[in-house]
Amino acid sequence: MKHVIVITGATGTGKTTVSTYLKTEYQIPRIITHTTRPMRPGEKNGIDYYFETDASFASNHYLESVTYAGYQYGSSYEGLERAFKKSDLVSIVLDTKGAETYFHELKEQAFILFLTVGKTVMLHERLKDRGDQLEMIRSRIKSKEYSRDLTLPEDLRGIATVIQNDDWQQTQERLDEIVLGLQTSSV
Ligand SMILES: Nc1ncnc2c1ncn2[C@@H]1O[C@H](COP(=O)(O)OP(=O)(O)OP(=O)(O)O)[C@@H](O)[C@H]1O
Ligand SMILES: Nc1nc2c(ncn2[C@@H]2O[C@H](COP(=O)(O)O)[C@@H](O)[C@H]2O)c(=O)[nH]1
Repeated sequence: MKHVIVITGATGTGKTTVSTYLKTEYQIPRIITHTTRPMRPGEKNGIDYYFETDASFASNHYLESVTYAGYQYGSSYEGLERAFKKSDLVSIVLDTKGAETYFHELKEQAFILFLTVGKTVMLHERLKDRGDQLEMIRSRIKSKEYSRDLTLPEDLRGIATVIQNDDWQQTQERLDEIVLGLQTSSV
């Protein structure tokens, strides 16, 4: 069976880092989503996101879309199909609202991975170290989406696999176990 590893959790918990590890280590492609937020230094259109204007964002057809900290984000069926053409195991990085939608739409095809950290103060530090602008960090940390995504939504409890991503070495070991399990279950 084809599976999507849905990587979710609060900003800075390491979702993109996990998705990059899955791609580099296991050739698991990431579904590229769409956003209206400005590019961060080093980001590339079509690689990190499809960067959209409000008008171009509205012209796409989405499986799900959300507003996160004032910007729009959305993922399409076409993106999912494109990734499934490359591999039976793919990943996507979503906020918790998107993760809930994926779980309800894709059912057992969605493997939900919820990332946390031991101390939320670490998130601010990580965003600063990533090079995010201070103003952007402040408005993000004040957003209701930030507070919401710190906690696993009720309907994903007992469903999601939770990783506390404090120690990258330990996280890698958990990811290796998870990928092995998914690869074994799909043969
Ligand atoms: N275990 C870890 N220990 C220390 N730093 C980490 C760890 N995991 C990720 N990071 C770093 O934290 C920063 C944020 O990680 P990342 O961009 O993957 O988070 P994210 O959850 O995708 O954030 P956002 O939702 O804002 O896009 C990056 O600079 C990354 O290198
Ligand atoms: N529900 C969706 N959430 C998405 C999508 N693409 C990204 N995201 C999530 O948005 C926030 C902010 O992302 P950032 O890159 O600006 O830091 C984060 O939680 C992402 O996981 C999407 O298509 N749908």
